[in-house]
Amino acid sequence: MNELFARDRREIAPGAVHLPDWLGAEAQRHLVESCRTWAAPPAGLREVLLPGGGAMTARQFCLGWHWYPYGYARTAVDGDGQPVKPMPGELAELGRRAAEEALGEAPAEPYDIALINHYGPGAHMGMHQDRDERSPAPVVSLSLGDTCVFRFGNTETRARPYTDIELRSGDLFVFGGPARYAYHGVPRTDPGSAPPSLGLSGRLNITLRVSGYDA
Ligand SMILES: O=C(O)CCC(=O)C(=O)O
Ligand SMILES: [Fe+2]
Repeated sequence: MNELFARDRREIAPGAVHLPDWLGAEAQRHLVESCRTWAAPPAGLREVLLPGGGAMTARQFCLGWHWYPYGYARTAVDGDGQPVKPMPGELAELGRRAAEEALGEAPAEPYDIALINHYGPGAHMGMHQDRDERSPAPVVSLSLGDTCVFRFGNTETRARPYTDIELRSGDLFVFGGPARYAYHGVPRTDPGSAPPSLGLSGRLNITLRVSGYDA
């Protein structure tokens, strides 16, 4: 890669690790292709309406369990009402391997949720905690396409202290342990910065989670 400085593995906070370039070009292309299939109806890509009346600027779909503000269901209760597609075995395995490589240990329960967000130009995500899962297993985050600024904060407030890092296509970020319930968000993306060979416009983020719910 044409880099002046190598991007090294970095612990952002205890339990929160950034592994740059974790997915190779071929693995990224394969995931983008798969996402195109998974994003189709039923229970496909949708606009997420928030209880306050607004809408999320990133569009989203889910696999395994359907997330809505604020809980999980087996059907797209805030979409077309159809059953959510099953969690693909390859994503469950990717989550397990990511947690193991980032934190040295994979959770006992399988990764059974994938939440996939697409960020077009101007899309962002406000500071929030991922806390609708019953399991405290680490959250695994994979980035594809446009580069973004990812803001990783603290467990107490949406405000400082936080650390801004750049997540690029292929990067892995895992947060578990003492960082599992830290506030985080995406203040901005850099439209047009995706690797041209990926054939993706915008940014895709895949988070893999353990529900802790009975099948
Ligand atoms: O897009 C990202 O990098 C973060 C997504 C996120 O925080 C979420 O889906 O809960
Ligand atoms: Fe999140």
